[in-house]
Amino acid sequence: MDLTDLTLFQPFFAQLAHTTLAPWVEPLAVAVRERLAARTHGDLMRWEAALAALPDLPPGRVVLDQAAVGLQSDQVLAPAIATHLRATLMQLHPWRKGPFCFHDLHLDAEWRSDWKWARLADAIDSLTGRVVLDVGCGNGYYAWRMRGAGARLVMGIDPTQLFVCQFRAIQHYVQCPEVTVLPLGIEDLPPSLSGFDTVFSMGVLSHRRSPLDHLAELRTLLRPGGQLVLETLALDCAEQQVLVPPDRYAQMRNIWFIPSVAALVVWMKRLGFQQVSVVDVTRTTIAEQRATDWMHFQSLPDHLNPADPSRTIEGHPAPLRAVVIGRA
Ligand SMILES: Nc1ncnc2c1ncn2[C@@H]1O[C@H](C[S@+](CC[C@H]([NH3+])C(=O)[O-])CC(=O)[O-])[C@@H](O)[C@H]1O
Repeated sequence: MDLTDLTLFQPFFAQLAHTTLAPWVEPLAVAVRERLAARTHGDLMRWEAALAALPDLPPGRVVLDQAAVGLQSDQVLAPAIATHLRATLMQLHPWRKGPFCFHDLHLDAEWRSDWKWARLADAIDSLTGRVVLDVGCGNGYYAWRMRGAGARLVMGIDPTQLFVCQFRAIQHYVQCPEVTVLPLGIEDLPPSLSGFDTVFSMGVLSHRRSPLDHLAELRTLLRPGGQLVLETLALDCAEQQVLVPPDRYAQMRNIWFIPSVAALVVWMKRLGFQQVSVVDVTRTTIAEQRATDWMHFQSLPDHLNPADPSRTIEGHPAPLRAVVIGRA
């Protein structure tokens, strides 16, 4: 499988061509081509070799509406196939988002991403029949859940090519042309792109150096009346406050702005979102984010102060995440 081969994305583009977003099919294809021409990761060929080596599996039920996305059945995979599948998927380590399942092989990722989905799924506009954009979608775990919740089409974008390869591994077995992950950052999208029914930005805002511009960009991507689902690191305080960590935050180098929930609401209203509401505020626990067999690196338990887990090891408030929705 060659990620730079645009025919990989054609089945999705063919579906998009039947929507009001049809005028952007060609500009999106050009954006993917230009992004991949400009930079491919040094490990891309190794990841592509892993994708090419994925074993055939017995048929199963495609499951997109339960915690573990993938192929389900009562079958126990033959030991040789299970070993081969595990080793091949491990070539795409670290698996940060999940869980996924391949018959009886369970891929337990660093994050219990299903928990976040459960916190927001019933609070947002129904996705049935909607054309959805997921900005910074990672390996596409949520894109599958959005399709499982009835979305007509889901376009994820993420510039991290490993995550795009992880998506292709799942797509290899799920075979659903209505869902894709394009190897793009938000800055690579055609400037006039607009018309999505729902746009998700989850875990991205605090990585942006210009968070208000990020919110404004998200608004232009929506059709009038479309819904933004914003999930981000936040501070638990009633006043408008913003933490700009002087250095790392929970060991992450690229955290710029962590607003209070109150500040987030004001930012969204100032940028013209209507019916802004906070649907969830939850502290991230070490049960939700932790190292597993599929993610061997350090994780949240290593990034909290052992003497006071309400603080990061740098002394900041420990991670708390808010989900805020609003309409364009
Ligand atoms: N310029 C960019 N444009 C778009 N995406 C970007 C950019 N730069 C980095 N990313 C991507 O943004 C994602 C942030 S993670 C959230 C994943 C998922 N949404 C989740 O909610 O679990 C953070 C977290 O785990 O909280 C990564 O996949 C990056 O590659």
